[in-house]
This record gives sequence, C-alpha cells and structure tokens, in this order.
Amino acid sequence: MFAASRLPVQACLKSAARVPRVPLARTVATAATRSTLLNAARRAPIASPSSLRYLPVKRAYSDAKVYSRSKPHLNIGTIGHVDHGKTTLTAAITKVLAESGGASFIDYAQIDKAPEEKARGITINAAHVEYETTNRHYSHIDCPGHADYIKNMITGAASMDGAIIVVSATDGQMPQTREHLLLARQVGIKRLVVFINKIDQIDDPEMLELVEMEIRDLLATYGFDGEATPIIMGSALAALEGREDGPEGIGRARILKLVQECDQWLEVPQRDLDKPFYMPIEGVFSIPGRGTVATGKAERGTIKKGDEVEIIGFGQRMKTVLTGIEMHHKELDRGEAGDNMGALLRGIKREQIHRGQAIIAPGSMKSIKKFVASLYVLSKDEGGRHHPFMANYRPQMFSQTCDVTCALTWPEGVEDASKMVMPGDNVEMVCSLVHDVPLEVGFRFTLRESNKTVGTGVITQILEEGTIA
Ligand SMILES: Nc1nc2c(ncn2[C@@H]2O[C@H](COP(=O)(O)OP(=O)(O)OP(=O)(O)O)[C@@H](O)[C@H]2O)c(=O)[nH]1
Ligand SMILES: [Mg+2]
Repeated sequence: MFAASRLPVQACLKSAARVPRVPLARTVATAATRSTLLNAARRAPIASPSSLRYLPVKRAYSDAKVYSRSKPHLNIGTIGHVDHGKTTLTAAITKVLAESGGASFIDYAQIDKAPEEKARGITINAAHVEYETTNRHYSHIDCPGHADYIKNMITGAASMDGAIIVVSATDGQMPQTREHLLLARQVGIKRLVVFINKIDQIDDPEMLELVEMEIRDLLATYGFDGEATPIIMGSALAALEGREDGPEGIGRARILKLVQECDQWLEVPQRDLDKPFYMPIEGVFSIPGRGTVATGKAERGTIKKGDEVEIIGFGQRMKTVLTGIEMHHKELDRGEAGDNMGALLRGIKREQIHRGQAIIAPGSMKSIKKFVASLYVLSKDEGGRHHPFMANYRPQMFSQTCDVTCALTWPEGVEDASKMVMPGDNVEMVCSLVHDVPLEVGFRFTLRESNKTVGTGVITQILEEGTIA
C-alpha cells in the first residue's frame, strides 16, 4: 500500500530548480534562501512539545445564537508542510466567503493567536473556523505543519471528513506533505483537494506542471485518487491582500474555485445516527458561571440537552448530564454524528476530564488497556525507522483524540518471541497501553517515536479492559 516514494518526477523538479533559466532560477533561489532562513529561525529551542500536550482547542462557548441545520455539514481542514500557507489560506477562504455572507472574516492573527505562534510565525494549536457555501456548512480545522506539533495535527485531522492539502509551489512536496498524506489516510480521510499555493512566486508554468505531476503521483502512492483529485493553483496571500495579478486571477478567483471543488469532490459521509452516542474529547475548557465544556466531533449517534452521558478513559467512568450543546458559538437542542461541537457538562470540573477520553451514551463503550493489532511498520523510504525493533518496543500510539505509550509484544503462542520486526513488515502484535483509552475493534491507530511516524495499525481483538481508579 505504501510503496517507496522516491519519484522520478521529484528528481526532475529538483533539477529544474537548478537550471539556470534566468527568471525561474531567480525565483527559486529567492524562495530557497527564504525558506532556509525561516527554517533556521524555527529550529530555535522553545518550550518542549510535551509541555504543550493538552493545549485546549481554541473555541468559545458563549453569546450563542441558534444553529440552523439547513445544509449538510462537513468537517474539513488544511494540512501540509510547515510554512506552505495553510493558515493564510484558511484566513483567505473566510475573507472571500465573507463577501457573499457565507463566513465571518477571521484574519491570520486571530487564527495563530497564541503568543508563541505569533512570535515564531507558525501554527502550534489546531484552530477551528466555520463557513458556508450555497450547498454546505463547513467546520474547518487549520492544522500545524511543524513536525514538533504533529500530535495536534493528528488530533485535528481525526475529526475531518475531507481535507485540503496545501503545497507551496516554491518547494513542491516536502516531508510533512508526505507524512500528512499518510496520517490523513490513516485517520480515515478518503478524499482530498490539493491547493498549490504561492504561485505568485513562480514565473515558469512548467514548474507548476511539475509540482502538479509530482503531487498526483504522491496522492496515488498514499492510496488517494491521483487522477481525479482536484488540484487548484493560486495564492492565498494574494487573495488575502486582494491582489489578482492577471486576467484569470490568482487570488479570490482561485479560492472560489477551491471552495467549489470542495463542494463537489469531498463527500458528506454516511453518519451513524442510529448507534449510541460517542464523541472523543478533543479539548476542554471552562466558562465562568456556566461550567465545563468538552469539545470534539461526535462520531456516532445523537444527543439532546438533558441526556445522561458517561465520560470514560484513563481509569475513569463518570456519569453526568449534558446541559448544553453548541457548534461554532451557536446553540443546538440536539447534537448528531458529524457535528463538531462543544458539550456543557453538569458538575464536572475542568481538571477532571481531558483530551483522549470520550463522552458516550451510558454503558455503550469500553475503555481498553490491551489489544491485538494488525500492524504495518513503515520502511525507511516512507519516513519510518531505519532499524528493526524487538518485543517490548515502546512507541506512542495515536488513535481518535488520544495518544498513549504502548508496549508491543508477540501474541501468545508465537514460536520465536526473540524475532525482530523489520521496517516494511506487516505483523500481528499485542499492544499494552500505559492507560486505558476508549477504543474498539476496527479502530485505526498510528505509532510514532521521537517525532516520526513509524507504523500504522488496526485493532483486531480486545484482550483487557481498563479498571476504574
Ligand atoms: N508569496 C506568498 N507568500 C505566501 C502565500 N501564502 C502564504 N504565504 C506566506 O508564507 C508564510 C507562511 O504562511 P502560513 O500561512 O503561516 O503557513 P502555514 O502552512 O500555516 O504554516 P504552519 O501552520 O506553521 O505549518 C507567511 O509568511 C505567509 O505570508 C502566497 O500565496 N504567496
Ligand atoms: Mg499555520
């Protein structure tokens, strides 16, 4: 499934960048110098990523209007390599759609608003915005591209039904372009739209063609439809600044095209409305005078104000009542699968719950500690490990909104328990988690180790449930 990704076209692109054609060479050199400088600035040490582990998702729960469920709702977002323009594009979409009343303009500084994000010019926390087209209502999550914050990207992507992958025309595909494609696939995203950004910096149309060919190959490599996936070229910055540059436009016109392609190509999935309610918790915050709100995407079922629910995971099983439901500052009487919502919980303190737990219909789901999984271990070419590992290897497991350390061992009855797992292998192993988390047979997960994705898997059998602390 994940064939080697060294593409001839990529070599082509690199050599094209070296050809001394004057306008193109100048463009590329400037872009390369700029990105080298930016990357060096980004390597400066900052607060360790682990201290940013449970940063709350930035959403408010107040001044609510009523949400009207008049259009199909889709959860999408921007993913892709650091600095390729995801946040600029997110701001540009709201700006362009605000003209037709489909959005409130959210500028760049309101999306990357944490002091550290502002200081470093990068996204750290996934941020949520909403907009509407004539056909649909969208929740949009702007994900971080920086490798240090990929855990926030995975959590954000876990609630997307489809995604926009942003690729800068000046760089082409880069390591997190590939990693995000893999992770998007792994969290169950089936369709993507590609936005090739920063075309204002490219003079040579051949260069854009090469980037497009390269992306189509890459999409196919990661199991997406390489031929039919819409690819839109434009400049998010031009759209944001109201520049069009040329008769066909590179800004506003391309954003409208992008949104149109999202409407047409990204499908609203069949929602599991008939199953018991289940919402993995993505963020938690408190509203003075009202209580604690848990945010996340409802994965299945429906819920009404006043319904009893249970919060499970990490050694807890607490009953409470849902006293309010909101989506993007608008109140709802009833939440349903697919909603990216905030749930106001009676009598729960902010510090009692956290990301990785789940809100469920009472008794409908278990929190598990040990399971058998079918694993694929990424090869070196796919960005995975360079060396084999043995039993008791302890990577970090990401599934839904949780991330937890696990130990991998061979199932009972395996003849040679000292055998090694090679990069590129498909194996069946037992995963023992350090905390119990609410997961089920069939759920997919990703394994990561020191900032790289090393494997992907699916749960095939539950061996042990968590115990209540
Ligand atoms: N010339 C040009 N610059 C752009 C364009 N889009 C974004 N930029 C610039 O590229 C830089 C990075 O943009 P961001 O939107 O922060 O990139 P990002 O992908 O959100 O970055 P992370 O979230 O940190 O991964 C900023 O300086 C933007 O102004 C564009 O279309 N043209
Ligand atoms: Mg960003």
